[in-house]
Amino acid sequence: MSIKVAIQGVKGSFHEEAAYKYFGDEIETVECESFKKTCELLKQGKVDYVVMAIENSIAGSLLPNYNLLRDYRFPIVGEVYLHIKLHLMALPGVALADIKHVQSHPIALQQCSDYLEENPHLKVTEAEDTAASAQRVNELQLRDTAAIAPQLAAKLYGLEIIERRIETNKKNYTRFLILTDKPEEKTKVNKASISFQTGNGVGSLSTVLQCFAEQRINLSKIQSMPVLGKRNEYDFYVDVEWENQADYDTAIRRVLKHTSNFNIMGEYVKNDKV
Ligand SMILES: O=C(O)C(=O)C[C@]1(C(=O)O)C=C[C@@H](O)C=C1
Repeated sequence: MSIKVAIQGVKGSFHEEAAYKYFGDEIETVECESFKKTCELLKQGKVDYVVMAIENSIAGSLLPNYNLLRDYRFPIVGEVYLHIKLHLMALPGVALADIKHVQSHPIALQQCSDYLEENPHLKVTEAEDTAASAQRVNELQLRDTAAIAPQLAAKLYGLEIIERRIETNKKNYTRFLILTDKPEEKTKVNKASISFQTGNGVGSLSTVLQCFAEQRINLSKIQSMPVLGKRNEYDFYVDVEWENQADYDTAIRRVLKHTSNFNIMGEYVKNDKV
């Protein structure tokens, strides 16, 4: 039986591409209309893993997903990066001059802002995800509408690419997390995602970060989210990387003394190849 992986969006979306990149082609992807739905399916045991976008190099962090990580507390067992390449696609035989409307995911539209500004006659509509817009163009046989989506979506929904690589910044990357509720023991981990709170006092966060620096632990990301109902209090989410496991263990022991609600959300193998 193949591994089931919940993705936000429909087949052909970047989430599906990320799932294939991490697990290989032999998996079964399960389409979900929201990130919350992906977590619900994992909670109900209907899937084995969730693939969840957490940050894009242009649009920044997907903040609501930090709340899902906090609420569901599924261990993070891996990560995968994708180079986001966006194409304008339409039904076969449709020419650029025939197109009056463009649909895509809001983040993808934002990533193509220069192209859309250069083509002000194109009326823009937001869709649930990139691939869903390609699917709609096909299902409704829209001859005046193009989708902005990945190549995989063009193939799946029988569309032709009219303009390639229309994203404004070609260095466009999204990081995805891999979540499961049945983590396996990994022997050679070198990265962790951690959350904690500190008091609202002089130097309280810097004391924590100093514990990592002193042990030569590299901080690759830090994100704060307000603690619900508590003014000026924050949950801090940090990603750290290390070469020597003992350095990491020492740093964690020290950090524990200066934090509350400390949680190791996951320890995994760094995988930042694109
Ligand atoms: O629309 C898709 O294809 C998605 O997988 C969603 C999503 C996102 O959530 O940011 C994923 C990567 C890209 O940055 C744009 C959109």
